[in-house]
Amino acid sequence: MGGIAIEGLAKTFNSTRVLHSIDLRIERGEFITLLGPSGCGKTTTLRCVAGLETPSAGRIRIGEDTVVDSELADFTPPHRRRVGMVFQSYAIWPHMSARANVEFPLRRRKQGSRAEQRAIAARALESVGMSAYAERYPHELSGGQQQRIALARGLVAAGEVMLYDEPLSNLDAKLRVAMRDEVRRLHDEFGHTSIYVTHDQEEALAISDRIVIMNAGRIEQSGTPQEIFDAPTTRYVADFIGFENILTVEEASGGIAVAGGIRFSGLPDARPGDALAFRSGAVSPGAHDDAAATFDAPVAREVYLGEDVVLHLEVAGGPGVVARIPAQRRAQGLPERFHVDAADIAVLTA
Ligand SMILES: Nc1ncnc2c1ncn2[C@@H]1O[C@H](COP(=O)(O)OP(=O)(O)OP(=O)(O)O)[C@@H](O)[C@H]1O
Repeated sequence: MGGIAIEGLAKTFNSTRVLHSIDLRIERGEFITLLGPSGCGKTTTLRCVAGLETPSAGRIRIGEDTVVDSELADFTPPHRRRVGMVFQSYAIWPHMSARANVEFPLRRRKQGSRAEQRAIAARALESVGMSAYAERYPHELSGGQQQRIALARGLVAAGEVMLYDEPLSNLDAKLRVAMRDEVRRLHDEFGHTSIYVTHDQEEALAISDRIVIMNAGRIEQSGTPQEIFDAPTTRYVADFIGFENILTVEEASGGIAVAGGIRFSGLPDARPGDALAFRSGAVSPGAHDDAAATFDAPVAREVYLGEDVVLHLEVAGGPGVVARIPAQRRAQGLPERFHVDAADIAVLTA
């Protein structure tokens, strides 16, 4: 079977429910990301898989093994689950060399001979480009290098499963991008099944096979990065993933919908109470014959962002619309008319 199965996972801290019956299946070899704002329960879910937290209800299977089943009071301790875990805070031992840190999970498990442990650790250090630093202690390493050591230690601890809890949050922007590519490369190279926690949507889009968006202890939507980015199904996801325009449908019939004071056509699925969501970049200057909506709107405020300019448009009978147009286009004068194509609109059911 392989992979990870989470069934009916619930967790209560001091009578506050932070996870409500999470069901999630992660295929063998899949890289999934739990994405959501602070406090939505991502870390708690991950810690339940790792065995660092005991669920209040539910069952978790890793590969063929049921590692926790609250009904049967079954609980496999963390070091027996054969998962590698990488934390935001690195969590490597300050009194051990890089090599000793990486060997630690093998020694603790008494896995293999000393020579075998050395060979496995050496391979992991090489995979993360840290062979030359093996004898150094954590205080002699930069933050990025320490995180590579933590990554190498995770790799040797992992049977098949790697768990990442915001592992790149302490690194500067450039290093984050380089390291996230590396995390994904290692996942593919080692053939792991990975769960990655972040609140950074770009990181989630870049690294994942599938993104699971969480909201207040529940799964709100799950899909490929492209599905999540292009086709959110709820207001919460649309808002979180950066759809600046979310307009409530006031009237709808025969494919025509009125939302935010604008008349849209070609939207047969829209019903009153639904919302139409589109990104600021989907609002283009000028009219277009095939557009779902063309409207005139004065600019109330503009924000210069270098390549683009963000325009806040006033629309009578609605909350307004945010447009993002190239700065070059703006330089030709403020547009007065705008359009949105149907292909760029997600209809969010009420
Ligand atoms: N040990 C604990 N005792 C009490 N409450 C806790 C404990 N751990 C987590 N919580 C609460 O559970 C909720 C979910 O926390 P969790 O850390 O899973 O969220 P998260 O989505 O990972 O957030 P973040 O991105 O900030 O880490 C929060 O409201 C948090 O305060």
